[in-house]
Amino acid sequence: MTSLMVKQALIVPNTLCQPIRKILEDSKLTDISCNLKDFGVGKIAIPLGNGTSDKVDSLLVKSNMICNCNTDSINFVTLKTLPMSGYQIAQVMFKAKRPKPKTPYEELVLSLTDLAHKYDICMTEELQRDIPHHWEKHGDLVLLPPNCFCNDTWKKAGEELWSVVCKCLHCSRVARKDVISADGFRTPQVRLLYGDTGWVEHKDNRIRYTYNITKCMFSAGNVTEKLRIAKFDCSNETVVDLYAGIGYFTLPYLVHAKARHLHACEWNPDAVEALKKNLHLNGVEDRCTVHHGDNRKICPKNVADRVNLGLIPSSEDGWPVACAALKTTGGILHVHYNIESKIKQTEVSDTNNSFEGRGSGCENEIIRTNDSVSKHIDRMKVWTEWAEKTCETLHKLMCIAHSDRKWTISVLHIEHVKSYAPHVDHVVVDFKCCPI
Ligand SMILES: C[S@+](CC[C@H](N)C(=O)[O-])C[C@H]1O[C@@H](n2cnc3c(N)ncnc32)[C@H](O)[C@@H]1O
Repeated sequence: MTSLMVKQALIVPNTLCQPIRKILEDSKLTDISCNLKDFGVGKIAIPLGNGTSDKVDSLLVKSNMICNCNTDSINFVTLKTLPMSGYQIAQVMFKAKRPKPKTPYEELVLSLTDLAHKYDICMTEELQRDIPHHWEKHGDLVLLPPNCFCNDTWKKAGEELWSVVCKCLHCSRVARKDVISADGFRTPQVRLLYGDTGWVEHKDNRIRYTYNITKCMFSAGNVTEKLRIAKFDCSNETVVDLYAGIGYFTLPYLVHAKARHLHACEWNPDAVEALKKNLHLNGVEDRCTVHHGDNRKICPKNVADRVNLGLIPSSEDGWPVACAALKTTGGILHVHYNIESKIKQTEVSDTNNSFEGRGSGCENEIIRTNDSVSKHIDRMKVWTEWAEKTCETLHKLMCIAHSDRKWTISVLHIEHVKSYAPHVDHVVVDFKCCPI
């Protein structure tokens, strides 16, 4: 809301306004909370600080700014004429300057307060709480958190609400998040509030990803794992991605790790649509076969040197499928899992949490290679125990899937991706499956 206030002002001809204002401002004699007022007849009012008129008078004389203008035709209350310089001091109604917002949130609050004023909406505390403090930017689309702009009062402003939001947040589309649904597709439940399409594009480590934000999720938290994959050399390998989604891991395997061929399994039709677009956008579709359906039914067998199982909280349903997908010469399984540890997460940091392991059969010895790991030993012990136990399970599954051979399963590496929740870590364990 713009407030009005009555102030003492110096009346000057507009040809001299800028030099006089500069002289007064340099000596801190103006009131900077108000804008200048233009009377539209060649005269401008410069707001003055309280009790400054004597200083203004002597400063103007010192600066050779003597008045020779006439202000008779202007309708304001003249208080006095300055005795030495001859300028008039008058009482003028000024618009207070809008405070300069320091953050995008402040900008949003100020602009919405103006909007509320325009539509006769009372900006109550409740309404202020409905304004989001944070949001995600996806190109020209802003994704708001849940529970904002839910108050029906905003409806009075109609579509103008969203144009104000777009102007403040420098975007042209607005969507709002809800919780990720527990359905197998991990549907994000995002609602488009303003704009005509939910398709967005991300660039990540020189890979382009496009997807419909209202239908698929983008796992920004998996970035460490995507970077790790990008460093693999898979140029002589066939890879299976059991939970391909829009291609979070499929694309780094193809673009950076240069997989010779990749089989991507995905059952969500919206994710498959985005995956196909992404393969095309990155020019790798000729090295990828997309298998649309439940991986337990459609995943090819006996083809892979490496299988990626990127599903959390657990990819356990896919372990028998992954074992069957490996060639009879064996290979590597990258198993994602949310491991719960009973120790307090606040006592540990999340950096450099990867370490190498070695094992034979199901008796694995884990060797720590990173000094910082010693600080996190309790949590890592839990991950190691889980990995060792899983070796036994995978051993059984490999013996079922490839019954003509005997197998050893060992832990090659444990990678901490992120803390998922208090006491829960998303880790990736690399298991090597070798025929004896
Ligand atoms: C890629 S997202 C997970 C990405 C990331 N690892 C995360 O957890 O945030 C998992 C994908 O697997 C798909 N999916 C889950 N179970 C599946 C199954 N049995 N067969 C095929 N796709 C499946 C989901 O539709 C989803 O797109």
